[in-house]
Amino acid sequence: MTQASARSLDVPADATIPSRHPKAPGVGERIPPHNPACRGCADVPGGIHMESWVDDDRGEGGDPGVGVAVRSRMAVTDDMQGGPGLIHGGYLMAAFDECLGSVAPLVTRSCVTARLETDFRAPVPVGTTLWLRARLDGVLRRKYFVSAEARLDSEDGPLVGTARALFVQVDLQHFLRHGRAEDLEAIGASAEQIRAARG
Ligand SMILES: CCCCCCCCCCCCCCCC(=O)SCCNC(=O)CCNC(=O)[C@H](O)C(C)(C)COP(=O)(O)OP(=O)(O)OC[C@H]1O[C@@H](n2cnc3c(N)ncnc32)[C@H](O)[C@@H]1OP(=O)(O)O
Repeated sequence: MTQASARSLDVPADATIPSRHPKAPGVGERIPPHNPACRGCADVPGGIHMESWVDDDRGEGGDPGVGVAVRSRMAVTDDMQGGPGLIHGGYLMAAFDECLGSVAPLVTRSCVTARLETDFRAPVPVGTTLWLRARLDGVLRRKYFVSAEARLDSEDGPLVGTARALFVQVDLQHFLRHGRAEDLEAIGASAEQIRAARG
């Protein structure tokens, strides 16, 4: 296998699609913030205030509830402006990252974005609402392949962007080792845990 194909976002032929974890929220339920300080999903100043729900992705002829998908909504506010009256592309990518990043935790423990590819299909005016939908396309070892689309003002509104991403499953040590200590302690990690993770 070449290096290029090993790191491709194409779903490998031997990938599987597991069901949602039994303790994950059910279809239609709101997905809670994964961190109270997250600028993606928590209600904090400077965030994009994304709201997400578990969606039903039955696939073609699939069993109800077996698929894993997320629906998200984000208001496109003045402070997201790039071009005059238009969203900055980085905010659209942040929206995709947040929506796509909510998919794998419905199946497994924490995952982080390893690769994210975005196609900007049409300009997004400020003052509108973005509706996103992401689904799990396949899992291979620690790799979660996901894809998403973004539509304007309603779930079946004009398509303004599409994205594919790879999320890699990590354990708590990832955060304990790399996160700022005061933020880890704010969510309950002890100084001893943080020291131990850092050797
Ligand atoms: C008390 C504590 C509480 C904590 C509570 C946590 C709460 C839960 C928070 C969740 C938060 C989410 C928030 C939203 C999503 C973000 O925004 S996450 C932030 C942005 N992302 C990052 O910071 C990730 C930075 N990168 C890394 O840490 C590491 O590169 C990674 C991604 C973990 C991979 O490193 P690694 O674990 O050493 O894995 P590695 O063996 O290199 O790769 C594994 C596989 O993935 C493939 N791969 C790796 N990188 C790539 C790539 N870029 N392209 C293609 N393939 C790749 C490898 O080829 C390999 O494939 P196989 O050999 O299995 O075929």
